[in-house]
Amino acid sequence: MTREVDVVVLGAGPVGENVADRARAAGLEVVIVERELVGGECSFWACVPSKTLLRSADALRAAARVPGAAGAVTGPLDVAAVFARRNRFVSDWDDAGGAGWLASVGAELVRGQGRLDGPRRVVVALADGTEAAFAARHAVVIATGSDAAVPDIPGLADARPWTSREATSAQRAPDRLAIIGGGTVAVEMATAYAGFGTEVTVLARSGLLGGADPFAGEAVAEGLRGLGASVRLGTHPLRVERDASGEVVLTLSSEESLVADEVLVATGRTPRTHGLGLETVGLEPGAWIDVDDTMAVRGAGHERPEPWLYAVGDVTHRALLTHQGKYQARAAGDVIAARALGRPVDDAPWGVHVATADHAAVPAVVFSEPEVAYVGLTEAVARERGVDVRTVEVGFSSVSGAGIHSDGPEGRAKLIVDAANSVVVGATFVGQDVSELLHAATTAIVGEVPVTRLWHAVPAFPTVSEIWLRLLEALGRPEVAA
Ligand SMILES: Cc1cc2nc3c(=O)[nH]c(=O)nc-3n(C[C@H](O)[C@H](O)[C@H](O)COP(=O)(O)OP(=O)(O)OC[C@H]3O[C@@H](n4cnc5c(N)ncnc54)[C@H](O)[C@@H]3O)c2cc1C
Ligand SMILES: NC(=O)c1ccc[n+]([C@@H]2O[C@H](COP(=O)([O-])OP(=O)(O)OC[C@H]3O[C@@H](n4cnc5c(N)ncnc54)[C@H](O)[C@@H]3O)[C@@H](O)[C@H]2O)c1
Repeated sequence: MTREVDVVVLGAGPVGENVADRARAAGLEVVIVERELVGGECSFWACVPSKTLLRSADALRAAARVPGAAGAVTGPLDVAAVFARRNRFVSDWDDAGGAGWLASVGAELVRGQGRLDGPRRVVVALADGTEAAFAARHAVVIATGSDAAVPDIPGLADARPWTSREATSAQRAPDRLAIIGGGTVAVEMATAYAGFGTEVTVLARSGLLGGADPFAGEAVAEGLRGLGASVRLGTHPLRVERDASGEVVLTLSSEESLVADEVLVATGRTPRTHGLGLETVGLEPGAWIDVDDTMAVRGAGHERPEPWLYAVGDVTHRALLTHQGKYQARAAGDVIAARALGRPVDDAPWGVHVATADHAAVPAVVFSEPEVAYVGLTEAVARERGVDVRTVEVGFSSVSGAGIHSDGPEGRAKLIVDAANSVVVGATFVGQDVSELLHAATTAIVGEVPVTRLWHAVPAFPTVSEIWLRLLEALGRPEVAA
């Protein structure tokens, strides 16, 4: 028997949970389908465990940079305690907390594997072998996320590689870890495991952190080397094999061999859209899902004037970040409710019901050594988009607050300014604790605050935020026309 409900959400990761919450807040009846753990990748195998694995060594390094504190923290990192803290933060991979939260907002959780079965219809394969069928009066939302992509390197799949799941859920650190890839997962896990005393080798086919301004990747390569990791740029494995003794042997493009206890594949993501019944609504199984700015799926054969199929989060490939997926989810949940209840829809750029910031102001923090935080356009992308680019760069050594925060502060900041309109369009910060500087830049970009007005946003003395004043000084004090 098919049950009618207002909205069906496929996937209860952080993003699916938020769509459910917004649609429920408007009074719609919501069923949310989850086949694994409520909270998804982020809570159990990505953001939360990776950041807890990184935090302790980061705190230790920060203390070591402050004389007086440095002498008091002379012991080694307690690696077992770090893993135990991580286990606590992921509730030992139990999702009772997430399931309880869904119940508290009034969303009905159905545990099983969901798939589309034609327009507005969803079938869920339940654990007991039976199926449940739903018809959505207003919307079906795909929030099924992404998996680690494993490239087709000879021998790799048979070598039992780690993906981000094993790297974030391991209960002990291997003696030697080879990492394939130079993106965010690679550098964060290299930072974490190097901090545990593992002999880490990063194999990056080009530079590190390709999506960021190049000086960020260069600083992280140096930072990782400072932690004792080997960073091999312009190198990739030609073949991988796990031998009889359990060791992994990698044959590199440089023709050398590298031996490790584990190999982590950190080469990007692939969408969870196989077996999702996409072909029953005219979409391509296995592909990323294309959406408009209200997160309605393009090409879904919407049979009514109002869209019925939406997608949010990683599965759209717009920005593979939890906070940005949740932002999309707020727009989607609210627009579904507005359309369902016949309320006005605000889908103009920067309106209530659109995810415009996905194109202009996605904040990202890489919790590596050193930390990297960036938002908006890099210089290269700004030039590609035809922006009249002006850039300024300033080192943290010129900021008294940074010097008090830690001796000899390293790292720097860069602003990308649209000179024609005199607004900031991009910012990158590299250095200790720079993540907390990012939101000011995001606000300046989203608010299109004129640079002349930013001179009136005074950073308190002596804080690290005084980097903003140094950046403005580098841009030049506005002059008054004669
Ligand atoms: C190692 C690592 C660290 C990261 N760290 C950060 C970070 O610090 N900050 C940040 O912002 N982002 C981080 N990310 C990215 C972040 O994890 C993702 O952007 C986020 O999890 C996407 O959320 P989602 O809800 O779209 O997908 P997911 O979290 O993948 O959730 C999707 C859910 O859908 C379920 N599902 C899939 N198919 C079906 C089906 N057919 N039926 C029922 N249920 C289904 C899955 O079981 C899952 O629970 C990290 C990623 C990795 C790999
Ligand atoms: N702190 C955070 O917010 C955080 C942390 C981790 C992950 N993430 C998200 O997760 C996503 C996935 O991260 P990721 O590091 O897996 O992907 P990524 O896209 O950031 O990096 C992939 C890396 O793998 C390399 N690569 C790709 N194919 C390869 C191949 N065949 N052989 C060798 N190298 C290859 C690329 O050159 C690149 O260096 C990111 O886009 C990011 O948004 C975010």
